[in-house]
Amino acid sequence: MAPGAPIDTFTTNTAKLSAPNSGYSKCAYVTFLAGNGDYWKGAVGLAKGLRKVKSAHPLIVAVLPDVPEDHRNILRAQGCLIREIIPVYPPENHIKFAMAHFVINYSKLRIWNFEEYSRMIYLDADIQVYENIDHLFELPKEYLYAVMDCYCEKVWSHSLQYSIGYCQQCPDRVKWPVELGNPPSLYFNAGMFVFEPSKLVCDKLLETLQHTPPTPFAEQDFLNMFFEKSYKPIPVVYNLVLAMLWRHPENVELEKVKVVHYCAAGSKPWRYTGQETNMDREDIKKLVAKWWEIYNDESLDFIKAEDKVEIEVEEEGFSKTSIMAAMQEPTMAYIPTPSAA
Ligand SMILES: O=c1ccn([C@@H]2O[C@H](COP(=O)(O)OP(=O)(O)O[C@H]3O[C@H](CO)[C@H](O)[C@H](O)[C@H]3O)[C@@H](O)[C@H]2O)c(=O)[nH]1
Ligand SMILES: O[C@H]1[C@H](O)[C@@H](O)[C@H](O)[C@@H](O)[C@H]1O
Repeated sequence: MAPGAPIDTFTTNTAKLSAPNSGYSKCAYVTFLAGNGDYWKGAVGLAKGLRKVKSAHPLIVAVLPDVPEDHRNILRAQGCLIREIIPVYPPENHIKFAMAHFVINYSKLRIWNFEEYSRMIYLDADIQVYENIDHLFELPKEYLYAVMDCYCEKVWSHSLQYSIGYCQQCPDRVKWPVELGNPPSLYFNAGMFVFEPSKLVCDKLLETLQHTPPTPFAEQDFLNMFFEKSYKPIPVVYNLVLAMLWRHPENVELEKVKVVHYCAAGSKPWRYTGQETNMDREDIKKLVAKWWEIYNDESLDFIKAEDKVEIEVEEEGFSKTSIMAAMQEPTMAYIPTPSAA
């Protein structure tokens, strides 16, 4: 099968995806929050978005110790369940190596410990859910499900894929050169994935990390290596990485998209200025406005305005998390992406 081709039953046909599979007694969404910056706004938006689409499951926020109490309270007031996690410090060579702002994301690995849930859907705080995706909890067991990434943006310039113009989203445009052997394994964006918590797997992840070569996309590269054999792609509608809009418009039907990932540079709605590359596009402006509509909709608040005790939040903007600040700055250039990338 061509590397970019959809895998077996996973089509954009929701009816197929929602075929009851059972066995998952307790499901939840989970996001990750670090530092005293402004990502809490994304988590608030996400909590309200999930409420708008009437999800039947709670949103757990896995927070690092450096998330201030006032941010936690805002999230509690939005109905989120706060779970503090211990930071994951990767080996020192990773800290020097991964893109600096991604190092903190290794801590995400701790969500595999949340064994009180039989199945979870992880969503980055810069993701918004525009249609109910609860049916993903029913996907067949024992796989990790996520959406395939795109290699066309400059952040991928360290990779062989980028340098030859190959992308798994359109594997026929520039074919993988035969002399390089098999094309790379399918690679997912780790901003959204469906998984089964297991302490055993968590321990294995943390242990494996200790002897895994460092890579630029931190835990995303690592998870791709770890789950290489059990990864199943799901349609792009479940995690639209915005660059898909200008890199692979033929693969996107925007009106069908259920989950938008505001990960392109300059696209975080709460920081959006429209000035960065590609950010003045009409589709982007609409998606940013759509996010704000939910964020500002008081009817979606868990605790309604009249019952609210005023919570003061100091505007600190985007700041390095204090945990990251304690880590060493990267000192060397990127190495090639892992074999799975
Ligand atoms: O200071 C921070 C940085 C990150 N985050 C959390 O970590 C998530 C991921 O960070 P980014 O949004 O900066 O990452 P991107 O979406 O740009 O990058 C992608 O690559 C990353 C590699 O580390 C992760 O895999 C991430 O999930 C994936 O979407 C955020 O959404 C947020 O939930 C914070 O809370 N505070
Ligand atoms: O996997 C990466 C990562 O998520 C980056 O943050 C994003 O900007 C890229 O588009 C994506 O390919």
